[in-house]
Amino acid sequence: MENILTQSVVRPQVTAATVTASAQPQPVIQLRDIEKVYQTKTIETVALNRVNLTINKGEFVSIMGPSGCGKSTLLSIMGLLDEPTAGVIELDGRPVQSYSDKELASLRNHKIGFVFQSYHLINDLSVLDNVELPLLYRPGVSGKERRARAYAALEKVGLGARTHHFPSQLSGGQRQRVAIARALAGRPEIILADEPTGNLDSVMGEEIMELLLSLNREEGTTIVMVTHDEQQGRRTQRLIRFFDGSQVQ
Ligand SMILES: Nc1ncnc2c1ncn2[C@@H]1O[C@H](COP(=O)(O)OP(=O)(O)OP(=O)(O)O)[C@@H](O)[C@H]1O
Repeated sequence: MENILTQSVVRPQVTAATVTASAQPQPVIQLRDIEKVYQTKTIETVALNRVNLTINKGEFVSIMGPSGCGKSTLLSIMGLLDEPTAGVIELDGRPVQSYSDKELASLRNHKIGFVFQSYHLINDLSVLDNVELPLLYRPGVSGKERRARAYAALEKVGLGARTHHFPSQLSGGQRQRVAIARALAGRPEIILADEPTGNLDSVMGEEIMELLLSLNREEGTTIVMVTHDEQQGRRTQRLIRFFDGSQVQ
Protein backbone atom coordinates (compact mmCIF):
# COMPACT_ATOMS: atom_id res chain seq x y z
CA MET A 1 0.00 0.00 0.00
CA GLU A 2 1.40 3.40 -1.00
CA ASN A 3 1.93 5.90 1.71
CA ILE A 4 1.31 9.32 0.31
CA LEU A 5 3.24 10.98 3.11
CA THR A 6 6.48 9.13 2.43
CA GLN A 7 6.10 9.85 -1.28
CA SER A 8 6.12 13.52 -0.54
CA VAL A 9 9.13 13.50 1.77
CA VAL A 10 11.55 13.08 -1.12
CA ARG A 11 10.30 16.30 -2.68
CA PRO A 12 11.06 19.11 -0.30
CA GLN A 13 8.94 22.25 -0.55
CA VAL A 14 6.55 20.80 -3.09
CA THR A 15 3.83 23.12 -4.20
CA ALA A 16 0.33 22.33 -5.40
CA ALA A 17 -0.24 20.56 -8.70
CA THR A 18 0.16 22.79 -11.71
CA VAL A 19 -2.86 22.78 -13.96
CA THR A 20 -1.59 22.08 -17.46
CA ALA A 21 -2.07 24.83 -19.97
CA SER A 22 -4.26 22.67 -22.19
CA ALA A 23 -6.66 21.58 -19.43
CA GLN A 24 -9.88 23.58 -19.42
CA PRO A 25 -10.77 24.70 -15.90
CA GLN A 26 -13.79 22.75 -14.71
CA PRO A 27 -15.71 24.58 -11.99
CA VAL A 28 -16.74 22.34 -9.10
CA ILE A 29 -17.92 25.02 -6.68
CA GLN A 30 -19.24 28.39 -7.77
CA LEU A 31 -20.46 31.06 -5.40
CA ARG A 32 -22.49 33.84 -6.94
CA ASP A 33 -23.24 36.98 -4.94
CA ILE A 34 -23.18 35.02 -1.70
CA GLU A 35 -24.23 36.94 1.36
CA LYS A 36 -24.44 35.68 4.93
CA VAL A 37 -25.95 37.84 7.61
CA TYR A 38 -26.13 36.65 11.21
CA GLN A 39 -28.93 38.31 13.10
CA THR A 40 -29.01 38.19 16.87
CA LYS A 41 -31.25 40.22 19.21
CA THR A 42 -28.68 42.97 19.55
CA ILE A 43 -26.50 42.91 16.49
CA GLU A 44 -26.52 42.16 12.79
CA THR A 45 -23.25 40.80 11.39
CA VAL A 46 -22.57 40.68 7.69
CA ALA A 47 -20.18 37.72 7.64
CA LEU A 48 -20.06 37.46 3.84
CA ASN A 49 -20.80 40.35 1.54
CA ARG A 50 -21.58 39.49 -2.10
CA VAL A 51 -18.86 36.92 -2.56
CA ASN A 52 -18.21 35.63 -6.08
CA LEU A 53 -15.77 32.77 -6.25
CA THR A 54 -15.10 29.76 -8.46
CA ILE A 55 -13.13 26.70 -7.37
CA ASN A 56 -11.99 24.51 -10.25
CA LYS A 57 -11.51 20.76 -10.25
CA GLY A 58 -8.06 19.76 -9.01
CA GLU A 59 -7.20 23.18 -7.55
CA PHE A 60 -5.62 23.77 -4.17
CA VAL A 61 -6.86 27.14 -2.96
CA SER A 62 -6.07 28.81 0.33
CA ILE A 63 -8.19 31.42 2.07
CA MET A 64 -6.51 33.94 4.36
CA GLY A 65 -7.66 36.97 6.29
CA PRO A 66 -7.95 38.42 9.79
CA SER A 67 -10.03 36.83 12.52
CA GLY A 68 -13.75 37.35 11.99
CA CYS A 69 -13.54 38.18 8.27
CA GLY A 70 -15.80 35.26 7.32
CA LYS A 71 -13.42 32.44 6.36
CA SER A 72 -15.12 29.66 8.35
CA THR A 73 -18.53 30.88 7.27
CA LEU A 74 -17.37 30.69 3.67
CA LEU A 75 -16.15 27.11 4.12
CA SER A 76 -19.40 26.05 5.83
CA ILE A 77 -21.41 27.47 2.96
CA MET A 78 -19.19 25.82 0.35
CA GLY A 79 -19.60 22.51 2.18
CA LEU A 80 -23.39 22.89 2.40
CA LEU A 81 -23.23 22.86 6.20
CA ASP A 82 -24.79 26.31 6.30
CA GLU A 83 -27.05 28.28 3.98
CA PRO A 84 -26.39 31.77 2.67
CA THR A 85 -28.95 34.50 3.28
CA ALA A 86 -28.66 35.49 -0.39
CA GLY A 87 -26.91 34.29 -3.54
CA VAL A 88 -26.50 31.04 -5.41
CA ILE A 89 -24.13 28.10 -4.86
CA GLU A 90 -23.49 25.79 -7.77
CA LEU A 91 -21.92 22.37 -7.50
CA ASP A 92 -20.71 20.92 -10.80
CA GLY A 93 -22.54 23.69 -12.59
CA ARG A 94 -25.90 22.99 -10.97
CA PRO A 95 -27.50 25.32 -8.39
CA VAL A 96 -27.83 23.50 -5.06
CA GLN A 97 -31.34 24.90 -4.73
CA SER A 98 -32.34 22.53 -7.53
CA TYR A 99 -31.21 19.44 -5.59
CA SER A 100 -33.68 17.53 -3.41
CA ASP A 101 -32.92 17.16 0.32
CA LYS A 102 -31.93 13.56 -0.32
CA GLU A 103 -29.55 14.56 -3.10
CA LEU A 104 -28.04 17.27 -0.92
CA ALA A 105 -27.44 14.85 1.95
CA SER A 106 -25.76 12.50 -0.49
CA LEU A 107 -23.59 15.31 -1.90
CA ARG A 108 -22.48 16.33 1.59
CA ASN A 109 -21.68 12.76 2.41
CA HIS A 110 -19.97 11.67 -0.82
CA LYS A 111 -18.51 14.66 -2.56
CA ILE A 112 -17.04 16.68 0.27
CA GLY A 113 -14.68 15.78 3.10
CA PHE A 114 -14.08 18.10 6.04
CA VAL A 115 -10.96 18.60 8.14
CA PHE A 116 -11.14 20.88 11.16
CA GLN A 117 -8.52 22.56 13.32
CA SER A 118 -9.52 20.56 16.40
CA TYR A 119 -9.66 17.14 14.66
CA HIS A 120 -13.14 16.21 16.04
CA LEU A 121 -12.11 12.63 16.82
CA ILE A 122 -14.04 10.47 19.30
CA ASN A 123 -11.69 9.62 22.14
CA ASP A 124 -13.45 6.38 23.12
CA LEU A 125 -13.06 4.91 19.65
CA SER A 126 -9.91 3.45 18.15
CA VAL A 127 -8.22 5.19 15.25
CA LEU A 128 -9.71 2.61 12.88
CA ASP A 129 -13.24 3.02 14.28
CA ASN A 130 -12.96 6.80 14.04
CA VAL A 131 -12.08 6.54 10.36
CA GLU A 132 -14.85 4.02 9.68
CA LEU A 133 -17.54 5.95 11.50
CA PRO A 134 -18.81 8.26 8.70
CA LEU A 135 -19.07 5.26 6.36
CA LEU A 136 -21.68 3.72 8.68
CA TYR A 137 -24.09 6.29 7.27
CA ARG A 138 -23.35 5.32 3.69
CA PRO A 139 -25.98 3.05 2.22
CA GLY A 140 -24.47 0.23 0.19
CA VAL A 141 -21.06 0.14 1.90
CA SER A 142 -20.66 -3.25 3.58
CA GLY A 143 -18.83 -3.76 6.88
CA LYS A 144 -15.99 -5.44 5.01
CA GLU A 145 -15.64 -2.58 2.56
CA ARG A 146 -15.81 -0.04 5.40
CA ARG A 147 -12.93 -1.70 7.14
CA ALA A 148 -10.90 -2.05 3.94
CA ARG A 149 -11.38 1.62 3.09
CA ALA A 150 -10.43 2.73 6.61
CA TYR A 151 -7.24 0.64 6.55
CA ALA A 152 -6.33 1.97 3.11
CA ALA A 153 -6.91 5.59 4.18
CA LEU A 154 -4.79 5.12 7.30
CA GLU A 155 -2.00 3.55 5.26
CA LYS A 156 -2.16 6.50 2.93
CA VAL A 157 -1.56 8.99 5.72
CA GLY A 158 1.24 6.87 7.19
CA LEU A 159 -0.69 5.51 10.18
CA GLY A 160 -1.09 1.90 9.12
CA ALA A 161 0.71 0.79 12.28
CA ARG A 162 -1.54 2.81 14.61
CA THR A 163 -4.98 1.53 13.70
CA HIS A 164 -5.69 0.12 17.18
CA HIS A 165 -4.42 3.12 19.09
CA PHE A 166 -6.78 5.62 20.65
CA PRO A 167 -6.62 9.36 19.89
CA SER A 168 -5.16 10.12 23.32
CA GLN A 169 -2.14 7.96 22.42
CA LEU A 170 -1.29 10.06 19.37
CA SER A 171 0.49 13.34 18.78
CA GLY A 172 -1.44 16.33 17.46
CA GLY A 173 -0.04 15.79 13.96
CA GLN A 174 -1.02 12.12 14.05
CA ARG A 175 -4.53 13.02 15.23
CA GLN A 176 -4.89 15.41 12.35
CA ARG A 177 -3.72 12.65 10.00
CA VAL A 178 -6.46 10.41 11.41
CA ALA A 179 -8.96 13.20 10.71
CA ILE A 180 -7.65 13.44 7.15
CA ALA A 181 -7.87 9.65 6.76
CA ARG A 182 -11.48 9.83 7.97
CA ALA A 183 -12.21 12.37 5.23
CA LEU A 184 -10.32 10.27 2.63
CA ALA A 185 -12.20 7.07 3.48
CA GLY A 186 -15.29 8.73 2.05
CA ARG A 187 -13.38 9.23 -1.23
CA PRO A 188 -14.34 12.88 -1.53
CA GLU A 189 -13.63 14.94 -4.64
CA ILE A 190 -13.25 18.02 -2.51
CA ILE A 191 -11.59 18.53 0.87
CA LEU A 192 -12.52 21.62 2.86
CA ALA A 193 -9.94 22.19 5.58
CA ASP A 194 -10.46 24.85 8.24
CA GLU A 195 -7.07 25.75 9.71
CA PRO A 196 -5.87 22.14 9.60
CA THR A 197 -2.49 23.07 11.08
CA GLY A 198 -3.79 25.68 13.53
CA ASN A 199 -3.24 23.51 16.61
CA LEU A 200 0.12 22.10 15.53
CA ASP A 201 3.72 23.16 15.96
CA SER A 202 5.64 24.08 12.83
CA VAL A 203 7.11 20.61 12.26
CA MET A 204 3.80 18.81 12.52
CA GLY A 205 2.10 21.60 10.60
CA GLU A 206 4.56 21.06 7.77
CA GLU A 207 3.82 17.34 7.81
CA ILE A 208 0.11 17.97 7.36
CA MET A 209 0.74 20.56 4.66
CA GLU A 210 2.90 18.05 2.76
CA LEU A 211 0.14 15.48 3.06
CA LEU A 212 -2.49 17.87 1.67
CA LEU A 213 -0.17 18.92 -1.16
CA SER A 214 0.43 15.26 -2.01
CA LEU A 215 -3.28 14.46 -2.04
CA ASN A 216 -3.82 17.34 -4.42
CA ARG A 217 -0.89 16.43 -6.64
CA GLU A 218 -1.15 12.63 -6.65
CA GLU A 219 -4.90 12.11 -6.41
CA GLY A 220 -6.17 15.32 -7.96
CA THR A 221 -8.27 16.11 -4.89
CA THR A 222 -9.64 19.63 -4.96
CA ILE A 223 -8.73 21.37 -1.70
CA VAL A 224 -9.88 24.62 -0.15
CA MET A 225 -7.93 25.44 3.01
CA VAL A 226 -8.35 28.27 5.49
CA THR A 227 -4.99 29.19 6.98
CA HIS A 228 -3.33 31.92 9.00
CA ASP A 229 0.09 30.82 7.75
CA GLU A 230 1.32 33.01 4.92
CA GLN A 231 4.00 30.50 3.85
CA GLN A 232 1.45 27.71 3.59
CA GLY A 233 -0.90 29.95 1.65
CA ARG A 234 1.82 30.78 -0.87
CA ARG A 235 2.44 27.08 -1.55
CA THR A 236 -1.07 26.54 -2.89
CA GLN A 237 -2.10 27.34 -6.45
CA ARG A 238 -4.25 30.28 -5.50
CA LEU A 239 -4.28 32.42 -2.40
CA ILE A 240 -7.48 34.35 -1.80
CA ARG A 241 -7.56 37.10 0.80
CA PHE A 242 -10.65 38.15 2.66
CA PHE A 243 -11.37 41.25 4.67
CA ASP A 244 -14.67 42.12 6.35
CA GLY A 245 -16.66 39.48 4.49
CA SER A 246 -15.34 40.33 1.03
CA GLN A 247 -12.63 39.00 -1.20
CA VAL A 248 -9.88 41.58 -1.51
CA GLN A 249 -7.44 39.68 -3.73
N1 LIG B 1 -23.55 31.68 14.56
C1 LIG B 1 -23.20 32.96 14.54
N2 LIG B 1 -24.01 33.91 15.05
C2 LIG B 1 -23.69 35.22 15.00
N3 LIG B 1 -22.54 35.69 14.45
C3 LIG B 1 -21.70 34.79 13.92
C4 LIG B 1 -21.98 33.38 13.94
N4 LIG B 1 -20.94 32.73 13.34
C5 LIG B 1 -20.06 33.67 12.98
N5 LIG B 1 -20.51 34.90 13.32
C6 LIG B 1 -19.83 36.19 13.05
O1 LIG B 1 -19.56 36.26 11.66
C7 LIG B 1 -18.28 36.83 11.41
C8 LIG B 1 -17.44 35.86 10.61
O2 LIG B 1 -17.13 34.73 11.42
P1 LIG B 1 -16.18 33.54 10.92
O3 LIG B 1 -16.14 32.53 11.99
O4 LIG B 1 -16.63 33.10 9.56
O5 LIG B 1 -14.79 34.30 10.80
P2 LIG B 1 -13.32 33.71 10.57
O6 LIG B 1 -12.67 34.59 9.54
O7 LIG B 1 -13.39 32.26 10.29
O8 LIG B 1 -12.64 33.98 11.97
P3 LIG B 1 -11.42 33.19 12.74
O9 LIG B 1 -10.18 33.39 11.91
O10 LIG B 1 -11.34 33.89 14.07
O11 LIG B 1 -11.84 31.74 12.86
C9 LIG B 1 -17.69 37.17 12.79
O12 LIG B 1 -17.95 38.53 13.06
C10 LIG B 1 -18.48 36.28 13.74
O13 LIG B 1 -18.60 36.86 15.01
